[in-house]
Amino acid sequence: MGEHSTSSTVVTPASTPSASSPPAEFEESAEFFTYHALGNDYVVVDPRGSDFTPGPAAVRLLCDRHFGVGADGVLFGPLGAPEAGEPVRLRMFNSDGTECEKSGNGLRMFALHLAETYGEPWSGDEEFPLRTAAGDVPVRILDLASGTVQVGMGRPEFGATGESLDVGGRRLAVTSVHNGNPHAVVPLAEISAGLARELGPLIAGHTRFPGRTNVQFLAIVDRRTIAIEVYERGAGYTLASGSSACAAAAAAHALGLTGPDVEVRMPGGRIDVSIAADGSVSMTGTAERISSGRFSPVFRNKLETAR
Ligand SMILES: N[C@@H](CCC[C@H](N)C(=O)O)C(=O)O
Repeated sequence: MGEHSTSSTVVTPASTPSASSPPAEFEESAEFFTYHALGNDYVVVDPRGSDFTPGPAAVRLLCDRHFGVGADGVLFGPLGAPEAGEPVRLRMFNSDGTECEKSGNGLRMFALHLAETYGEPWSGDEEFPLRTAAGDVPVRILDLASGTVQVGMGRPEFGATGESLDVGGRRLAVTSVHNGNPHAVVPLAEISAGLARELGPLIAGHTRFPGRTNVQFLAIVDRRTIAIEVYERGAGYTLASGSSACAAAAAAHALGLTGPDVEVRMPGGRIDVSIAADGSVSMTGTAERISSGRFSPVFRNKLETAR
């Protein structure tokens, strides 16, 4: 799986994903779906079940854990014209309403959404592309029953390696990685959720990163295993992040701390990351549908008028 590439095995459906495959009755009337990938949760707003287009304020309301559905972000799709042979497009949003280029967990959840909602060809075991703001990303459902999906995350670009930053009274060595979205990887002897919550926002919003950044606190377990705690740009502390797992694995490998195949442990679960000889990264992990439903008329009106 190469960067922003599609391969000869890519499936692009000749017709609109059909509701004749496996959708259950309740799914046919669903306006939204909720998914999680290792505890990183998203609301899928599917325009084929709803004419609602989420703007930033509506995304914030949807993601609100007290006044909305509650999530780390929103996935909006399928968009585009798959019936005309184009890859399915999706837009991805953080819980603060900002749109992000790419979410690794989001891609696994969305691939599963296509397979579970529309069936073939999405539910088969062939690779297909998803079009994101960061380019086309190849995905493959390895096992539908367990929700196991492989994603080609491309060849990351490295910025400064081990750059010294003074943050929260500590001097940290930060390695910048871009794999569609920006990451700052901080290797440490010990990591914790508390540390990520405390230092994460200071690094994410540091003047060194004018466009803000996702932050990974990285501990090396052994040459085949790393652990990370994640503070996401636009979403805060999360239990897992796919693009973060890939960025941290790429940084650990580039720093000579691990081999090319690593298990990335996060509080929400594990992702397996492989780095090919040409530097391109692929990840494998699970995702799961939690629910599908309809907005109440009152809430729907709030979403439509959210400013
Ligand atoms: N949870 C995601 C990352 C989502 C995007 C990120 N917060 C950003 O703004 O770049 C993942 O699994 O990759």
